[in-house]
Amino acid sequence: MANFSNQMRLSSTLLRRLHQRVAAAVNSSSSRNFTTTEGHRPTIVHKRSLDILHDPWFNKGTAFSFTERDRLHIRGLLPPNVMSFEQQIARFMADLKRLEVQARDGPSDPYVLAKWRILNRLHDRNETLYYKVLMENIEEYSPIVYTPTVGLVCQKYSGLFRRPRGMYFSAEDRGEMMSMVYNWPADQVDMIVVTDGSRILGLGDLGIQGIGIAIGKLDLYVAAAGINPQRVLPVMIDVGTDNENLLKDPLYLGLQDHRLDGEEYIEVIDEFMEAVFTRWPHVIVQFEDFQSKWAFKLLQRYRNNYRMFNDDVQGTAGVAIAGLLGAVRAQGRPMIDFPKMKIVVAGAGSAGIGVLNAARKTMARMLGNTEIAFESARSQFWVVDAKGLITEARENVDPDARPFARKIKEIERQGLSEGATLAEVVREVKPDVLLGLSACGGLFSKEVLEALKHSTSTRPAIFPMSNPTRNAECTPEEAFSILGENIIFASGSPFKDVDLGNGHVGHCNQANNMFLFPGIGLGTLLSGSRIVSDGMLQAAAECLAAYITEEEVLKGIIYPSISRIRDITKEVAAAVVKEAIEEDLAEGYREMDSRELRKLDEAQISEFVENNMWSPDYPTLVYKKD
Ligand SMILES: NC(=O)c1ccc[n+]([C@@H]2O[C@H](COP(=O)([O-])OP(=O)(O)OC[C@H]3O[C@@H](n4cnc5c(N)ncnc54)[C@H](O)[C@@H]3O)[C@@H](O)[C@H]2O)c1
Ligand SMILES: O=C(O)C[C@H](O)C(=O)O
Ligand SMILES: [Mg+2]
Repeated sequence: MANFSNQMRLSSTLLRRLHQRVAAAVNSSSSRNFTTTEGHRPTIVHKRSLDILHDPWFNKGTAFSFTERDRLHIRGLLPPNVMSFEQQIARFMADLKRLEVQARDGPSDPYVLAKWRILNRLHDRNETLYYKVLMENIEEYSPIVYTPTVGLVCQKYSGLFRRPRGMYFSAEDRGEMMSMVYNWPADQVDMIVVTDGSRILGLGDLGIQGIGIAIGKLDLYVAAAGINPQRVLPVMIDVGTDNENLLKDPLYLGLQDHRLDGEEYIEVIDEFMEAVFTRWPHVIVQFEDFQSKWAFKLLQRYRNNYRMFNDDVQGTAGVAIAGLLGAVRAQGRPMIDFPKMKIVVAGAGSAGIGVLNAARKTMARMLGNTEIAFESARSQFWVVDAKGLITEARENVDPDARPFARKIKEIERQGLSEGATLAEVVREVKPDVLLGLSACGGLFSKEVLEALKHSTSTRPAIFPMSNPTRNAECTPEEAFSILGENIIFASGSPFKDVDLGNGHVGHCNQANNMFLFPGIGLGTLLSGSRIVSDGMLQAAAECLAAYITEEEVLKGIIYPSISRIRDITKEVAAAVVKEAIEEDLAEGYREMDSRELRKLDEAQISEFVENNMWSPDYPTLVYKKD
C-alpha cells in the first residue's frame, strides 16, 4: 500500500515536472519564433534558493536578473554582475581556450588548473568524497585547492566560475543584507571566511575573484580542523575594484566601479557583520586578504565585540613567532635567547607589521614584560619597505610602521641612512633572520643573499614568506647554493627539499598561517569564547613552536609537514580552549557548558576537541516527508 502511494506520488511529481518542462520548451520556442505576448508567459517553478541554482533545467547562473533573484530568494548567492546570455557563452569559451595555455604558477605542474577543475567538480557533486580525497592526499592536493594554485584560480575566477559557492554581499545590497543572509540554506554556520578581494596573496586587487581564497581557506577548515562542511560559509564583500584590467573586462563577474572608501566602506562591512551575527550569533568570522589599509582598522573595530580575527595579521604573526623560536633552537641556543636575535623584515604591510608587533611583544615578555623591556625589544628590528629602510626621517610614515622606524643617530652609527637598500641593511646589520613579507618575488637577490653570508649567526634563517610561489623573495635553491647548508629555510608557498649534492638534503619548511588558523577557529568554537584574545593567539603560537622535537629542529625542521596538519590543528585547538578557560572567556559549546569545561584536564580537553571534529564518512540517509 505504502509502496503504491509512493509510486503515485512519484508519478504525479514526474508528471508535474514533465508538464513544466514541456511548458518551458513551448515558452522558449514561442519566444524565439514569435513576438506575441504569449512568448513572455512565465514558467512556474516549485523551488527557490539553492534548489533552483542546482537544477540544470531552470538554472540561468549569472544571468538571473535582480528582480528574479529577489523573487527566487537567490540574491547574494551569485556574484552581483548580471550577465547576458552572449556574455555567458563568451566567458565559457574563453575559459575553455585558456585550458590550452599552460599554468604559470603552482608546483611546476602545467596541469594544476585542470586538476583544480576536476577537484572542484567533485566538490560540487559530492562533498564527503571530496574531503576524503583531499584529506588522504593532503600533501598532493593542498597546493592545488590552497596556496599556490588558489592564487591562479582567483586570477581566472570569472572564467572558472560554474556553480555558486558561498555568498556575495555587494555595495548594491546596502540595506538588504539583514534579509539576504537568510537566503543561505544552513541554519547553523560555524565558520565564515570573508574577503573584500583587495589584496589576494601577493597578487594585488582581484576584486570579486578573491572569493577563491575564502573557499580554499575553508577547505582547510574542513580537512584540518574537522569543521562540518555544511557549516562553513565563504563570503565575498564586493565594494568594487581598483584593478583597471577588471574594470575594463566585459566578462568580469563583480561590480565594475572603483572601490568604496572611508565611511561608505565601513558602513558596508558593519552591515555585513551585523547581519551574519544576527542570524548566527555563535559564528566565527575570519578576515582574509584585506589590504593593509583596512586590515588593522577593521580588526580594532570588531575584535572586542565579535568572534573574529584577521588571519593575515594574527595567524601569520603566530606562525612566524613559532618559526623564529624554532630558528633560535636550531642554532643550539635556548629559546630565551630570542630577544638577542637581530631581525630584518622586508615588507611593512598587514603581515609584516603583524609579525613585528608579535615578535616585539614576545621578546618583551621574555625580558620581564616591563615598559623598558618593550622599548628595548624595538631595537632588534630593521624594517625595509618599498622605499627602503624605514627611519624616523621618513615623511608620512605609516602609523602602524612608526614604532619600528629606526632612530637616525642609531642607524648612522651602523653606517646606514633613511631609505637604505635591503642589501645595504643586511650587509651592515649582519642579521640572524631575514624575513620577507613584501609580495616581491626575487627580492632576496644574489647580492642580498651574499650579504647574509656575513651574518653573526651560526645558522642564519631565511623566511621568504610571500605567496604564491612566484612572489617568494627567493627559492630554496638560491638560498642553499649561495649560503651553504647551514641555514634554516622557510617559505610561505611549498617548495621541494633541495638535493645538496653531497648526500645531504636542504630542508624546506613551509611557514604558512595554515598551521594556525584552523586550530584558532576550532578552539574558539569549542571554547565558546566571545572573542579571540591575544592570550588565545599566543597559546596557539606556543603550541606550534613546541610541536617540533629537539631532534627535528637540529635537522633544520622548524614546521611540521602538511601531512600532520590535522594532528597539529587538534593540538592548537586544545591549547586555545585551555587558554580561553584560564582567561575565564570560555562559555562552552553545546552540552559542554562553561562549568563542565572547567572540570576538564589537559588530556580530556584534547579528547573533547577530537570528538568534535567532523570526518568524511557517509551517514545513513532516511527519507521523511516535510
Ligand atoms: N606565509 C604566510 O602565512 C603569509 C601570511 C600573510 C601574508 N603573506 C604574504 O605576504 C605578502 C605581503 O602581504 P601584506 O598583506 O603584508 O601585503 P601589503 O601589500 O600590505 O604589504 C607589502 C609590503 O611590502 C613592501 N614592499 C613592496 N616592495 C618591496 C620591496 N621591493 N622591498 C621591500 N619591501 C617591499 C610594501 O612597501 C609593503 O610594506 C603577500 O605576498 C602575502 O601572500 C604570507
Ligand atoms: O593564503 C596563504 O597561503 C597565506 C596567507 O594568508 C596569504 O595571504 O598569503
Ligand atoms: Mg591571507
